[in-house]
Amino acid sequence: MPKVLVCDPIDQAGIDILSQVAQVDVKTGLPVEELVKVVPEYDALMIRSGTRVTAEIIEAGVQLKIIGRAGVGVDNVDVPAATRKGIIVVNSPEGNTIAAAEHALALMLSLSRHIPDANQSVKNGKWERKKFVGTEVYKKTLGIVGLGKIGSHVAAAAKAMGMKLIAFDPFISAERADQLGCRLVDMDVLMQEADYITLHIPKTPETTNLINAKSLAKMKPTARIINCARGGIIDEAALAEALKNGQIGGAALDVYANEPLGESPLTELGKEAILTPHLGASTTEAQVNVAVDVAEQIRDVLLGLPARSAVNIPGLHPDALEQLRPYLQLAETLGNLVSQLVGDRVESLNIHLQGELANNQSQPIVIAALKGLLSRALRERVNYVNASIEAQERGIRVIETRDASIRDYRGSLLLQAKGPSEEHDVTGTLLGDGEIRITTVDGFPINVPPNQHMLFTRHRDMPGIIGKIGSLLGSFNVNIASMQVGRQIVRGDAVMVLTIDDPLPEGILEEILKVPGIRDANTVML
Ligand SMILES: NC(=O)c1ccc[n+]([C@@H]2O[C@H](COP(=O)([O-])OP(=O)(O)OC[C@H]3O[C@@H](n4cnc5c(N)ncnc54)[C@H](O)[C@@H]3O)[C@@H](O)[C@H]2O)c1
Ligand SMILES: O=C(O)[C@H](O)COP(=O)(O)O
Repeated sequence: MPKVLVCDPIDQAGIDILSQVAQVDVKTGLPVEELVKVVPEYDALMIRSGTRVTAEIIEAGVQLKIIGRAGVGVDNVDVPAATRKGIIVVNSPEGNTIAAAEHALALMLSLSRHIPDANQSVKNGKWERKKFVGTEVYKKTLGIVGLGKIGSHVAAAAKAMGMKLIAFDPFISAERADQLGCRLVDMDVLMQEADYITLHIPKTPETTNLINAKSLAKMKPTARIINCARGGIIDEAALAEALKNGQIGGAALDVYANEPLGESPLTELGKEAILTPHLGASTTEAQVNVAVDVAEQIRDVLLGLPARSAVNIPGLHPDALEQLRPYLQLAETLGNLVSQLVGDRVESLNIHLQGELANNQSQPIVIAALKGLLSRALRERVNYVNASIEAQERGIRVIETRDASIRDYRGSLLLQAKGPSEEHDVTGTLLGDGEIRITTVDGFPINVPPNQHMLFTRHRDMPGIIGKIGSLLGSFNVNIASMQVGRQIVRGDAVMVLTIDDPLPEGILEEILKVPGIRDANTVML
């Protein structure tokens, strides 16, 4: 049974899903050196933001197949190191969107009405109504930095509260911003015009210290800033200074450059600063969402199925993935088959998406074909994560074409592989029930399902040849499950495809090649 290590507090709903297919150990708060020691025995890790999965941990994780982040941000995982080792990294891109957006809004309103300090004052036995006079957000300008999932939800709610919206996000269109009721502006204008600024961007080299002494100096003296995205986007020392000097009106932070925050000039500030301990995703609903979302993906990957939100393989919407899943299996099977027919190193692979398949997103299909192609050499070392890199490193030329007009089947996939001495092609399709059919081999029409053990021959179409192969296999005690011949012209060249119950015994292939009229023979294991 595979083993999953849960390193951070995860909702029980996720653990229940994992327990159906794996032994689940929950060990939270392990220091790095401890994690390095225990990780070799695990097939999967499940984490939140509390665990840093370093290159050292990934290197030690010799069995690791997947790292599941029950949340959005994967900045605590060394994703390039995981990719190099073929480890899938998955997250839950939408599970805590609402929770984070609502937390940002809660912080904005708390800043406006001094709620945390007012609460503390009453609890201290005081009644300081004058001290806590607030301001309204109605008709104020909210500057949203990052109009993605969370930023968009914040925009919708703020609009409903009567706020004017401006946004900075170089990666979204003016139409999208328009739909959300936002005016797109550049960062300088946003800093100058906004009464409230809320950050909803990832932490990247470009966004690190995006808010610094220089940009804070552009804010109105009454303006307030909220960071519920990632620590390090705001220069904390510069922010503390701006708040202390009354240069800006206030700040509310949920995330910090170093977590837990510990000693910081921010903790010495008064009601102008509100600090929460990374609570954006901490709602009952979000925790169930992310735990279930990520546990299901870990379960699927451990069962050999693709993950729907992998960050280091092409992302596909779950519905699109569901639709494509049988085609990925088809591509992988054909890739594996054609590589065995070539027998040698494959130098180039042409991938033709035909019929309705031509209208699909091709990247996952290409990756699946490469995974199948390389599985002969790399076995379980190759997967959806590293197949492209491995193919590139082996110098395999990959060409992709599509032709929606080919209508032999609803959708079919043709792979043509070229090695130093041989060239082969195979086509396959899916039947209505999703079953795979191999429909051509080297251009000859056939109709066979893939089988674990198969024999392919190329021969001259002449009387007696099929019988001879049948008797030869019989004399070696090989049971034939099915046999088919594909030919284009009578007494011309033909292919024969046999599915057999067991692997071919040693020496039989040489005997087959001696049969008059047989030009070539290959055994294939799928
Ligand atoms: N505090 C929490 O507990 C919590 C919870 C969930 C998410 N988050 C964080 O919130 C952030 C946003 O999450 P999301 O789900 O909305 O992500 P998202 O990917 O849906 O949106 C991010 C947006 O930022 C934009 N962007 C990227 N680089 C930018 C740049 N340099 N300048 C301006 N815009 C830029 C992108 O175009 C995108 O629209 C992430 O950092 C995530 O980790 C925090
Ligand atoms: O990126 C995220 O999803 C949030 O920062 C939440 O982090 P958490 O799972 O540690 O609460």
